[in-house]
Amino acid sequence: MALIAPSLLAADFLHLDAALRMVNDSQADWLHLDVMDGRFVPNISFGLPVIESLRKATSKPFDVHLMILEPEKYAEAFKKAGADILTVHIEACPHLHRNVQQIKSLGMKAGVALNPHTPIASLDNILGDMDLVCLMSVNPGFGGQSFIPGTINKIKQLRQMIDDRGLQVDIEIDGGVGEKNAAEIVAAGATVLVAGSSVFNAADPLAAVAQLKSL
Ligand SMILES: O=C(CO)[C@@H](O)[C@H](O)COP(=O)(O)O
Repeated sequence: MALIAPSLLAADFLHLDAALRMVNDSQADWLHLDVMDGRFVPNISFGLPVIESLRKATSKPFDVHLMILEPEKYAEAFKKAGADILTVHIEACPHLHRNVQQIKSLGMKAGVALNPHTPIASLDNILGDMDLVCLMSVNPGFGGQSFIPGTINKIKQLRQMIDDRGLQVDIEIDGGVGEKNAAEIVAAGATVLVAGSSVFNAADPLAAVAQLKSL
């Protein structure tokens, strides 16, 4: 059974309190929070003050996905704002090992995200140091995009690499995930499903989370 992390990016920002109530009432395991800087990705979302406020309204673990350059400048601030898992992009981190160590030394779980074009082999020398790999199944920056089918093969490759080394690293899939493809994604080896539009745009978001959870 995979962990389910609704992505707040797809919520109605005028009613974040209602979105948080839904997440609290649901079977969601984590809340996924997408932070964008308009530099690493061509969009700007929300940042530290919003996350700090959200922290007061839920005890669900915060899975913070930094789509930003120079994430090391902000890691401590995200810890203070309430992040439990902090994920940085491999493409934004020339000193990735240092980034991962920093996140762990601050008491958070460390995640590394890969854009769709980035090969699994790029994790070869660092896989054992991280808690989570986030495979982007869309090009990052926007919600509501279609799942890139080639991601399934990447999940299988990563699952093999993790199992061959006897590691406990979560495989999180982010982008275009919903009831139509979730079973295939989990069967390929994913352990965490990020779901934005398929949850928040559903007629019944609680049922949408429950369905993903039931896989
Ligand atoms: O990181 C991102 C987008 O950059 C994702 O977390 C999306 O927010 C997922 O949204 P859906 O594709 O599920 O609508």
